[in-house]
Amino acid sequence: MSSALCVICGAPAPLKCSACKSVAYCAKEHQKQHWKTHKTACRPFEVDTSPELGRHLVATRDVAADAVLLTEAPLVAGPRHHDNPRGPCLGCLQPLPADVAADAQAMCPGCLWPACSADCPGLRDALSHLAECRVLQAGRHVVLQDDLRYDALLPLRCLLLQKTSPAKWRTLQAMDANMAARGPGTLVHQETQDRVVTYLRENFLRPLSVIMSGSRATPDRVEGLLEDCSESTLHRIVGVLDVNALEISSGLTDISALYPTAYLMEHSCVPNTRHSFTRSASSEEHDARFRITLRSATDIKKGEHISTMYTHMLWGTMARREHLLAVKGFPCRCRRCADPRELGSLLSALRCLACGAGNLLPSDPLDDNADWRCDACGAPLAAEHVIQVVSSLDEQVGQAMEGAGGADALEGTVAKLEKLLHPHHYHCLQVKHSLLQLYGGQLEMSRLSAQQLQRKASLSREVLGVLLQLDPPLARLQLYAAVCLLELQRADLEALKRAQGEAGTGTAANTRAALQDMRALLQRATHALRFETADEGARMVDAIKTAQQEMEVWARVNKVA
Ligand SMILES: C[S@@+](CC[C@H](N)C(=O)[O-])C[C@H]1O[C@@H](n2cnc3c(N)ncnc32)[C@H](O)[C@@H]1O
Repeated sequence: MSSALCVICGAPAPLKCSACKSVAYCAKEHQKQHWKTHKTACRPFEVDTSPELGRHLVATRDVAADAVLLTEAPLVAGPRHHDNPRGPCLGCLQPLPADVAADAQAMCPGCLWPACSADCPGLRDALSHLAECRVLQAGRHVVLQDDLRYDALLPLRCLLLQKTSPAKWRTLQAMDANMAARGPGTLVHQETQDRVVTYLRENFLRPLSVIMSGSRATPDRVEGLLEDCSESTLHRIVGVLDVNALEISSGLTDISALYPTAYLMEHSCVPNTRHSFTRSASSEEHDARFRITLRSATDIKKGEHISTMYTHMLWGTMARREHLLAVKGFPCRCRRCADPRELGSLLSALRCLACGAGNLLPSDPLDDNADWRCDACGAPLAAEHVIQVVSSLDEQVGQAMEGAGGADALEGTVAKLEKLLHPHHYHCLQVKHSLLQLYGGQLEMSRLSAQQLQRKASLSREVLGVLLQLDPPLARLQLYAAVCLLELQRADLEALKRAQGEAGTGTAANTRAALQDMRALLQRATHALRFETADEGARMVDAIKTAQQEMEVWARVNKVA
């Protein structure tokens, strides 16, 4: 018999909410009575466990696309895992103003770390900066030495949950850290030791411990503040962050955060959810900052797993699986990883140099050592050789993208890549996505040759087509897709203007139809960004509005509206 108690009267409760299974009732009447309050908390999923996935989320009812599955505040948020010499402000986690000279930089009056302003309300927030400020004050020399390691601050904030919120600390401790792969002797252990553990313990925790307990001082605990700051606890915290933290791109700084429920989502390279975050600047209230809203990206049937993507959707299968194994500790076996053609996109395909006609694809994408084979002539190529080719081209792509060679140089890179790779290989797509913006961007639209204009349009269509194969609901690639849609509209409008300028070309009906097609492109771009809250998304929405206005003005002036 169930030992649950009725949430209304406390009597033994044989009934459970069938949707979330998280509340119990003695009888139907009490369930009905509770629905008014429960309906906002009732989530359409439950936590299940399996040997392969550990804990994961399963839908408890059918959910239509775009439904809100969950919204919650982070347990903890802070600067992301890399050195960031310019901030963010430790109060609000917003970028520091870029136009302020280093010696005029505002700072936190307590610890002297840079801040957007000495009055930033977040600096006085007990749940974020205030506790850490006390620790940072014990090591003011790091400010004098300009040794500000922002990437050690999120682990410190996690450590301080012991004091600031024991309940959150318990939730964090229940998270997986993949410690089996992070033991002494591993590279990640050494890096964590230098980057976080020694930095925090020697600069801050040891001096603070001396202040608090004098001769009995040890950096393993700080009297009255932190029970456990041992090396092993700090290593585990960094492991928890690597495995579970979500990345938030917020303006110019990148932030990571841990969420109490969202972290339970499993990974899939074809995820069925999307998420967005409240913009940090929009609220001073701690709980409203960086709230996550998780939505269904597709219809989800009762019993289906709820998934997100832990890695980059525009990486090929080998690169995604390598990253997932190294950082998250599992070999992905999702339907995209198992498909040699990656959902028809051919994102990892090489050209077959033996027959010159086919594509080289992995014979078993779930086995890193399996040969690759041509889909036309069957010729094999060792996986090792594929890795060599792809990583040497990776370097060339990096150099080409950083170089200032402009469109001609990038066209040269594409031509070289396409000798060895399928035109939709992710290296080619990356360069093409830049190129389609260079035409009509750095290279002014009105100066493009007819051929360049056509190239802009065809690149936009080509890249968009692959994005939609990989991510039909645009759950992750919405910004990339919106760029393609916008640039296609801009190219089409320029072509239309040129055709109008040439006497006798095109009828009014054709022009109207072309304008309708362009409106549809911009509508699709706007729709793709409907849940975007990041600054990049907002800038893109503005660019789409500007393009829309320009088009409508042109249509009115030319009397074809
Ligand atoms: C963010 S946690 C998710 C919650 C975790 N399952 C737990 O019980 O704490 C990520 C970990 O879940 C497991 N996991 C997630 N997605 C997986 C997948 N597609 N295949 C295998 N393991 C997966 C891996 O152990 C991974 O390191």
